[in-house]
Amino acid sequence: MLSPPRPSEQRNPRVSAADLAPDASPVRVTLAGCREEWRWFVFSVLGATGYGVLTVLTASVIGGLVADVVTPAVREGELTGAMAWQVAWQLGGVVFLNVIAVIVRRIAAGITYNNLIASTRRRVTRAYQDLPMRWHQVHPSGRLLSHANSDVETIWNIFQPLPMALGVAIMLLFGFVSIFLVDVVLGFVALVVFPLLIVINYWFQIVMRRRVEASQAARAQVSTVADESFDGALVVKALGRADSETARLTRSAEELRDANIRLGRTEGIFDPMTNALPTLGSLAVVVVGAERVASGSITAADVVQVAYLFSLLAWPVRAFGWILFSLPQVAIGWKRVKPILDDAADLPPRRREASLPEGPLELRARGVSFTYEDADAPALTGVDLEVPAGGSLAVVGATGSGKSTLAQVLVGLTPPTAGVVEVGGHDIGGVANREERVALATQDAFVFNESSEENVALGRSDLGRGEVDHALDVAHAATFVEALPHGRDEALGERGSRLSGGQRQRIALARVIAGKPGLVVLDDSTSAIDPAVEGDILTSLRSATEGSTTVIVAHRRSSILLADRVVYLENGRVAASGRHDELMAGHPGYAALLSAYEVEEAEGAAPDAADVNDGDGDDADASHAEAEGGRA
Ligand SMILES: Nc1ncnc2c1ncn2[C@@H]1O[C@H](COP(=O)(O)OP(=O)(O)OP(=O)(O)O)[C@@H](O)[C@H]1O
Repeated sequence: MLSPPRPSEQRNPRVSAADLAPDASPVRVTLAGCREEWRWFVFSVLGATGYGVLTVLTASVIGGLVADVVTPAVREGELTGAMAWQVAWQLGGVVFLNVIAVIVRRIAAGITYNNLIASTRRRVTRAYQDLPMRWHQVHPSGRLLSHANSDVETIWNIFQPLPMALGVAIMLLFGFVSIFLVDVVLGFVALVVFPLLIVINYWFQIVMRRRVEASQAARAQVSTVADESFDGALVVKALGRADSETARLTRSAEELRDANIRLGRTEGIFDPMTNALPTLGSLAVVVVGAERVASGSITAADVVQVAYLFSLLAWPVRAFGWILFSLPQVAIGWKRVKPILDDAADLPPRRREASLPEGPLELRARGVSFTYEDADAPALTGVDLEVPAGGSLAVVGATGSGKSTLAQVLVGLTPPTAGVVEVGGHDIGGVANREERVALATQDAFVFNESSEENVALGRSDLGRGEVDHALDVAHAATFVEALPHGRDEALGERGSRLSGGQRQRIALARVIAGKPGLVVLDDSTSAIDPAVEGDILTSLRSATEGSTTVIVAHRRSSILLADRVVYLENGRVAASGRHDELMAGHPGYAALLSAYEVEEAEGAAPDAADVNDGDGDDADASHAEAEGGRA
């Protein structure tokens, strides 16, 4: 259950919070945070200690100055320059040092807090990268966003008041010692008041834990619904579903509001109680102190001094309140974030040792099956296929027949539940340079809000400008990119919103071309491109990528004809394979599907298996029934 450690963690396995279980106590998580950022944390505690000591010292200095300077000056009716200097340098010196201590505390605490957030966020986002598509398919992206943002911050928020609280703890200690030195009975009054405060804080911690948990869950829900809603804005608007979508968002926003109101109400009850307790303590000091003065045990000045110390301690007590408020949040944030790190750590160790060579790669799938989590029927069953190096294969099938699933399995993004995919003679799961040598382009071409150059290179520093430009040319993207006001340097908008669907697909194809992969899988990635241009791009793609092996998931006859061979899928099984003309002549289901595509292409919808019930009625009907069952 350990997360993959960073090199520094390997040297000292105790430094990381990642070893703790999701239900680890908040104190343990906090201590792990202290260890992880111990250098800056020590600085912040030194600053806080300085602040605590110097604040108490300020009181003594003021007392000393009143006795040594102010009282003689008042008595003699004159304040000499030397006296004024003494006040200035003593008081100014202590205040100056206190300011330095506060600056050190704040800066070091800020760095500790932000470093912890950054390292945990790095681990979470790394886990997102490592976790397979299967995992992502069952975790909504809005929720993942909320885990990486607010939940990570929730874990470490305690580090904002923590150094301060440690500093005031020292103040508190000094205060207690001073009170006991003045009078033991009044010291016992303090010993009753402050534990009482701790009991109330403990009760608060228990109540708050539930409230904070509910609020965090409601926040994550709002984030999930909002993310989905913004993503589907076009559909919502086009179908006039704005009202129902607003109602859905309103519902989760109201749940968040209610959860936060409950949270605020509890906090509202707690706050006056912590404020009132030290005041009640001061009252107790006055009452008990009056008795002690009457019995001659202490002087009135002693009572005033202790009452003053009680008021000094009132503020530190609030700082402990913040700490106790943050403690339940630590546990809640950790409980939400740690399972993600564990999911990534529980992945079987990658034995990615094989290295794929340059040039086209042979592709072979043997007995490949795949079943989605929670699905009743497998999406792929016993798929066998073979594409020689430099060859091409079209994958054809009705909606839901398993084409996209097969595409993801072939490129190694989704490990098969049975069988094996071999690329260049190696099991794709064991290939170290898979990302460089194998590429997938999908119908939903994702474009980042960066320049076209950056979108094509996608962080690959080995790609020169010339290679990027060439890829844009081959993908027929150069013309529209040049037409942008700042040409190739122009940002393409969020998710490529400044481009049409076909233009986005061309950028995505340029990305594939620039990488010169040995195996390219195109999952309907040219669907929005004009058929004539598509043919041109695919032909250029094969020569531009030095004849890489190509798998094309295609609907159009023109795209299918570009491939050497065709695999026809029905309900996740290979129903037929061979050359296009062989399948047209020998498999009525295939021929019917292609005609149905051509009829329906104008309407922009892919046909279902039922639509291709032509000449092979029983087979198609059975397929449809199975497909319906499989998708249930
Ligand atoms: N994330 C998922 N969870 C559960 N089942 C899924 C998931 N994705 C796809 N499926 C199911 O797996 C089967 C194959 O889906 P797949 O997307 O591979 O079909 P496809 O042939 O690519 O369809 P299309 O042509 O519509 O893109 C379908 O029955 C589908 O409902």
